[in-house]
Amino acid sequence: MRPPKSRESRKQKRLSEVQEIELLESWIQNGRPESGSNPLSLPPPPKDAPVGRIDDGTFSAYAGSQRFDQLPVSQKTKDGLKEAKFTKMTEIQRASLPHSLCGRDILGAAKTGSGKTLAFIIPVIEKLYRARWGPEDGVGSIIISPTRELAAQLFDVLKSVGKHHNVSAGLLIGGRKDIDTEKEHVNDLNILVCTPGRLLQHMDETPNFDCSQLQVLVLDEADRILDVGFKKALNAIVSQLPKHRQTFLFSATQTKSVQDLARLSLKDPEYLSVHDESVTATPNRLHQTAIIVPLDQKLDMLWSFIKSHLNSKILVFLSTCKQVRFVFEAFKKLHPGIPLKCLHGRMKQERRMGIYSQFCETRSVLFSTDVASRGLDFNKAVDWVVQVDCPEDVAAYIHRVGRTARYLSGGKSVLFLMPSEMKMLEKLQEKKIPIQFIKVSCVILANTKRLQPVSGLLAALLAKKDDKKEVDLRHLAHRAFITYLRSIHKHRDKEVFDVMKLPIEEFSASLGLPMTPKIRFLNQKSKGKQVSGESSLREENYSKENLFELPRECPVTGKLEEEEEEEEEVDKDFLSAKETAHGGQGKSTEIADIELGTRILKKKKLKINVHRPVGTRVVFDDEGNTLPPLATLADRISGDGSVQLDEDRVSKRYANLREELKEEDKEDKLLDRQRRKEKRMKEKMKRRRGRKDEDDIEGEEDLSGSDGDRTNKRSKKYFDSDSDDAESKRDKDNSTINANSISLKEQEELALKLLSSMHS
Ligand SMILES: Nc1ncnc2c1ncn2[C@@H]1O[C@H](COP(=O)(O)OP(=O)(O)OP(=O)(O)O)[C@@H](O)[C@H]1O
Repeated sequence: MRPPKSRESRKQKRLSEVQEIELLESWIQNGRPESGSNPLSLPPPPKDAPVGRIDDGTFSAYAGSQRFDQLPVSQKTKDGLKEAKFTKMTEIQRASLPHSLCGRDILGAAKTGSGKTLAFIIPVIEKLYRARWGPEDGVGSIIISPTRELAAQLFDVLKSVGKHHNVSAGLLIGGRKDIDTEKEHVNDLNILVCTPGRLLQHMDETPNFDCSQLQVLVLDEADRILDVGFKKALNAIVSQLPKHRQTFLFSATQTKSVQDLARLSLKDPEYLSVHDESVTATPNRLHQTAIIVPLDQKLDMLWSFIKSHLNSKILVFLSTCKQVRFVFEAFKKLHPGIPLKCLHGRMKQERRMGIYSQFCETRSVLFSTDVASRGLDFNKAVDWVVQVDCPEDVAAYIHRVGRTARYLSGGKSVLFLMPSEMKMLEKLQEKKIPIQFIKVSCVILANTKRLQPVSGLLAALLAKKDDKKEVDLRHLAHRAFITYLRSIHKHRDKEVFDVMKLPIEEFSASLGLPMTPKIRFLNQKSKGKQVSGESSLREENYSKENLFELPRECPVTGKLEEEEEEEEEVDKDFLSAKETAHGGQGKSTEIADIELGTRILKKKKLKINVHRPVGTRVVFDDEGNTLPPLATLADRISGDGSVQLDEDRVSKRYANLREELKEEDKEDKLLDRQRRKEKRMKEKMKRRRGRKDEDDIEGEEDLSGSDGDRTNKRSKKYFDSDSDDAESKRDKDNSTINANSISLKEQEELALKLLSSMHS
């Protein structure tokens, strides 16, 4: 917005703005649609009917209108929309805008690519405009997106539609280096477009960050943000926002959970699901197919597909970032004849944005994790969405295929299903997804008409001597192999995802690996089950000692393998949430080790806590195995597991621990007394001042909060943070120590019990 030239013109502008706002307010109040009604069912106004205030002093109806210029929105917004070539509204816009403009909360659901973004961007801009919000008023609106790329895209739409307005807006997403600069400016921004993590970071770290005047909160991809993966962050965010605000939730797969809505304090939201009656849950112009592809033929099929669609723009979904990297690097070396790109959450943000923009502009193949599955609107239409790995559920499928066939354009998708995943096809069909099951045909392999095996070429690539400067393909293949199997293993939906049904050796060979990598994972339940195919999975008994082996370092990255695995988990922006929700990674999962040679220790398990009480150190025996803490009390542990205790050592240890506890107890009491004293003092001061100062109250809350933390930390001190098992055992251990009166014999029995349980 250009600054006005003179004081007079500024005044003039202000006056006309005030008049416009008054008119808009009256128009909106006058034509409010009935709460609970769907404006789509209203007849459209006659073509040449007057818009706005009519001569007789009434206003034109805006519920039911079909064009943006028939809505009670400011001229600046209308200009922005016109310049961006938005004239006719889509169904979700027609249904929701009349409600949202008059201040109601919205739960909006519509198919992918149907224009939900404008359905919330317009009322956000208008609300602040009508409130005459200016830079000095602080944060007036927050738009939250689950991914950085989507946030950036929403920000672009906001900039283009709101370009004539005088509000300030900022994009706050992770992975950017300029957080300090951001902190300096964030308090001057009126509209924040952000990811949950970055917003929370500002809430926690930016001095005077203030959202107390927030007018509108928007959750795009709401079901995803309300998912368990973002639960903590979102709760923390919402707790810092005023309850009196307008809230919009939009998604193609909307939540209807009352709990979710309660979390956000929605007030009688308008539920506008415009495609509920539609025969299909996906865009009508989307042609969807599924084919059976055994695991070991997926890359052959993908390669053949790419080779026969060299003039298309193709988006390929794989489960993990290591797969994405491997397939991208390997195929790149094989020069398919079309530019290849990859996108995943482990990439640096700048590169991620670069790749995203490049893919918008050029015909190419983009290999991606689910980080690109939601909301992204790749500028020039994507021709094909290829799901090499099965989506985790129906919603994930809908969002993935929704990257093509957007707005009025058409698109095609193909889903590779392994024979063991056929149940997914039923699930999709049950949810109104018109997916056609086909045999590999000319539809998929248009020109070549036959599969071009690629595993031989990959094997040759992997066999090449490592060049230090080049990517270590063998290592990538190895990681791709393991992370894929683990992702299958972690799925709760065993009807579809069953790792025990996979041809492991063939899969390994298909990646070009000379030998089946040795992995460790899996579920005790699977013990004794036959893995289909000539699997080399050798199940070993779960033994505690395995957990204490040193991690192996990756020759390429120099990172511990387990470190890389942990990073991999971080990468899965999308999967992790649901996995956790389904108990995939939870403590309850019965994870044992199938161990195939490379025995890797979870890095966490090796962390040495220097504050650990005496006697709880991890002790290594002569062979480098570690012993559980109580074993240090034993004289000897014989091969059959029977233990002989050194009585002196046992009683000395318990005496020490008793002493320590007493000391800690004294400290606790002292601190508690001190805290109460401080509290009393504060209350006294407050009474004296004769008023309750809010800051004081906060201070007290802080005080008690930090006290709670202190207690937590203190109690943690007793536990071995390395493992939950160890934690609960040590917990028992401590409770035993507290019982001062037990005899040496009892102590001995207890110690023996603990030892044998640790070794079993
Ligand atoms: N009224 C309109 N007129 C013309 N084009 C529009 C209109 N509304 C939206 N579009 C275009 O339609 C495309 C999809 O819009 P948008 O990204 O908002 O879809 P969406 O419903 O949010 O999809 P998703 O569920 O995948 O997030 C965009 O390219 C956008 O510019």
